Amino acid sequence: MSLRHPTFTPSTCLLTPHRRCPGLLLLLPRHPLSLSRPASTSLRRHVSLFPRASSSVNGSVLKEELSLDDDGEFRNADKVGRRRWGDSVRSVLPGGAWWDLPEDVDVKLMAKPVTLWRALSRMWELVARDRWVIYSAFSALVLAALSAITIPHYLTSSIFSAQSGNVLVFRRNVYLLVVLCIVAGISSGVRGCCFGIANMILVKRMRERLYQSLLLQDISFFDEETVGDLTSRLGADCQQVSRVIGNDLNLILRNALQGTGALIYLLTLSWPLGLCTLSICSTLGMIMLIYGQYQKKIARLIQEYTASANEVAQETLSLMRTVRVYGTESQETGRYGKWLEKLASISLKQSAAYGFWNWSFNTLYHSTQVIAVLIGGIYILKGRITAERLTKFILYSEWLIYSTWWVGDNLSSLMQSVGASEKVFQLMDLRPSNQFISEGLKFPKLVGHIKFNDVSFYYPSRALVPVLQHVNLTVNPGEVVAIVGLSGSGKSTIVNLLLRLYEPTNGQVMLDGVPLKDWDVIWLREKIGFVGQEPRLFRMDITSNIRYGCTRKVSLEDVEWAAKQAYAHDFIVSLPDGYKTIVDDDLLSGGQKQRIAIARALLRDPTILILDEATSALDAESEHNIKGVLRAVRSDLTSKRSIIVIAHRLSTIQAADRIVVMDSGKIIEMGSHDELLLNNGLYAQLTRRQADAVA
Ligand SMILES: Nc1ncnc2c1ncn2[C@@H]1O[C@H](COP(=O)(O)OP(=O)(O)OP(=O)(O)O)[C@@H](O)[C@H]1O
Repeated sequence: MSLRHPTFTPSTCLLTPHRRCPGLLLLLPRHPLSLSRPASTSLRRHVSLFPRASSSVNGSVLKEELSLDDDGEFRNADKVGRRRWGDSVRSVLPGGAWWDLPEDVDVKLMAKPVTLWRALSRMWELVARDRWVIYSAFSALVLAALSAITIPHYLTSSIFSAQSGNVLVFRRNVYLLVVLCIVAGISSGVRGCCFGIANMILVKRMRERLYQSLLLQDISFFDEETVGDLTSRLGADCQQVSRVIGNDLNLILRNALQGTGALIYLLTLSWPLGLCTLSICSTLGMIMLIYGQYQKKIARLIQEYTASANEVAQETLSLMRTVRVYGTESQETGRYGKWLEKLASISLKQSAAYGFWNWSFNTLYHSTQVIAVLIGGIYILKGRITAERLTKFILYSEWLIYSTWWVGDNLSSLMQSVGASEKVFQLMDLRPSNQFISEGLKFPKLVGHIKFNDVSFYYPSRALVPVLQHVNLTVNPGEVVAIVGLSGSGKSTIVNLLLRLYEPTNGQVMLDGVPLKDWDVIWLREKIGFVGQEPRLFRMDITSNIRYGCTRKVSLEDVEWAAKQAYAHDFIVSLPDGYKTIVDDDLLSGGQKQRIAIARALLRDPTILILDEATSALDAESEHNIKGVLRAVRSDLTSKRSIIVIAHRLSTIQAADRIVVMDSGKIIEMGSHDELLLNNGLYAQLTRRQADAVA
């Protein structure tokens, strides 16, 4: 929108806050009808971006500004303009509206704030096992700080002893100076190294604990959290927190020690001068506390915005084919850019706050020098202090103020890290799923008798939508039961409950007469072979993919046997490296991935086999695979398996012992293929529809 557009007149325009930058006012057209009013040439002078005063939000200023006299000129334009500038200057001063941070950010799950002390004690828990590193680091820190703080004293003394011609004292001072420099150098090195190690330990443990905690959450947790957000916690946030020990604490403690040493020395040199410096440092300290709190809030926002940006990037990159086909690259760039803009705006405030902090420091730093020279000079003139003492004083007051600055600077960084740690600790503290806490039953053998007893269910993320309603179903050992029905009727949900990925809301799922939740879940899942609708492969070789999750000892021959049963052997041996070929989700066709997944399921020698057939274009191939597998499994007389097949191609499951027909979360028909055809219900309808489609 050009601001010089001829239709923008006082009567046709309205000043309104800029959408992304509330500190600015934009001139926008009023009601469309008003565009027909005569244009005022005088307005063009006023058409500009005005910084918005916080007091003008309620519109009072707007009304005043837009009241026109008979000639169409603004009556109060100058006055209002001045007030605007005054208000905008006030808004950017410390405490002004510009510094306000968004409270109603549209980011999920903002963590509860943790105190500095709490964050530090949580970090200590993580590194306590290797406390020797921390102790060594702190010992080296104390030694380095003490030796460094003593150096200016001997430096000054050496110069003044040389000036007074006292060779013995000069020699002793120089000798001590050399020793102190060596000690300070070595202990600084040891300190840096030990803090670095402690840092590494902290990040490693934090990532381990966080990862472990995430992996042990209920599946419903992953329905609500996004991968991009969680990986951001593991990556960027843990890295930010890692600065705490190696950088922030290290520098804060070193400078606090050196500052305290310098202050004591200053007070012994001249207490009035020492108190002056101390008051300046206290002012700096107060500013530092406010600045630190502000930085902590900013860090939390940056962390949330970064996670949200990651979420968008992760989603877009993983759906790149869809994005390319639908040509939504610029739309996706915009979606990502929205978060980058928020990040930029918050970083701008962060940098401005840093600027203010630096400005305060420099002003106060130079004030100490001026005060020291002024008062010290008067003292020298009065003969109450020597030039050597004043020189030492100036050197140590510099130390003190610099140390205060370093403490403040690192305290703000520490606060940022604490801000970043909140969500990390919150996720780390999540209780593992009950399935992993409780000890369940393990029998030497599972028979495979499955019973759904009046089971109703809704997904926790959609608590108001019933997905299964009063489902009663039995699968006998060695029986093949097929589940069919329209898309969304709840077929896969039945399997999800059998795998104990979710717990039924009502009713019970029983296995061999024992409620599913009483079994040891890991042991139970070992007995189930599952092939999902869209099998995913890990980036590893084919053998490892087939062996994935198999706890029994299997040889390469077993892997080949499973691959042959799953009709995968022929295509595997035709690959350049055969079973050693590295594959991942993108390197094989859908049907090939499905066959590898079937081999993976069969290799476990499962008592219960679940095949969830894909609904996509794989159908013809998928049908062929599943029919073949069913034939092979049934003719395998050595083991008796209960099999549940979810099929969309009804021809796949004609040979099943029983077919269960589902509609809107309920079982509406059950029987053999012929019985159901005679019944002339939904199954017969679906079969006819598919036959027509093929014809
Ligand atoms: N994780 C989930 N969170 C919330 N709702 C879900 C979830 N998974 C599935 N649903 C909903 O539950 C209902 C049943 O889904 P389900 O996957 O069991 O159907 P289906 O019969 O297997 O469908 P299809 O044949 O298309 O695979 C659907 O309305 C679906 O939107």
